[in-house]
Amino acid sequence: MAAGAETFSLREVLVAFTACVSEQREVRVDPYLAGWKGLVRFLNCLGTIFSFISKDAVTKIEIIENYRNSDQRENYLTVQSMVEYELANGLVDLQKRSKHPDSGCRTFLRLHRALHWLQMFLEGLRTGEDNSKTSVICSETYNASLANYHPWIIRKAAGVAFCALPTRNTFLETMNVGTAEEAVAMLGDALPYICEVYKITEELYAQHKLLDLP
Ligand SMILES: CCCCCCCC/C=C\CCCCCCCC(=O)N[C@@H](COP(=O)(O)O)[C@H](O)/C=C/CCCCCCCCCCCCC
Repeated sequence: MAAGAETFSLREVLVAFTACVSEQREVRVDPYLAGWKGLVRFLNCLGTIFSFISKDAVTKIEIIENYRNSDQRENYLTVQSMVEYELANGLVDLQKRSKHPDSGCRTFLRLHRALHWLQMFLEGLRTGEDNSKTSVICSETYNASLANYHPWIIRKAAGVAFCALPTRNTFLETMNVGTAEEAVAMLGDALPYICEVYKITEELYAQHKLLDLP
């Protein structure tokens, strides 16, 4: 495990995702990005072999953060307001990337797909046997989700990187919430919130036919 693992806290990441859904069932962008930033910190601790993954995640987080720091920041407060604003103003490339290659909607969609993987991966970790291999949980959940959107070369590189993952219990213990059992309990508490964020976003994107944005 590379230096910096001590700065990662599973609790902080999960708290961020639990704060995402508003009373009106809207998905708040800031805690969503905070959750991903915490995950990227964790990924960076796993070694340089994961750099190509964390760089892509950081690029996408920064694109959306830039919208949140622009004079249109209020329109990017929630995923719902972002979708409404960008669609109403023709800011989304619907068929092919051209005039708006980095719209908030297409960028958020990439993180949303990754959230589906995360949800499955954490569930796999939570329910796995003590001695199960994180690399296997990771590749099975990746192949069942995110891999469907990635070209061969990315799938291959991801598969190689997964082999560097530590065992399940070492992995759980590096989450800085106590024993592996305590980490499992925390995952059990937090997963319903992550699932809810995923479900609300999926429904919103489906409703606006945005699930295949180029
Ligand atoms: C609670 C702690 C335990 C879980 C720790 C998980 C840490 C994961 C942290 C970050 C995950 C990275 C999310 C990656 C977002 C990828 C978005 C994407 O699909 N990008 C591709 C498409 O983008 P465009 O070209 O259309 O702009 C892009 O091509 C991808 C490039 C990089 C490869 C992405 C591979 C993703 C593998 C899944 C993550 C594995 C992490 C394993 C560590 C446990």
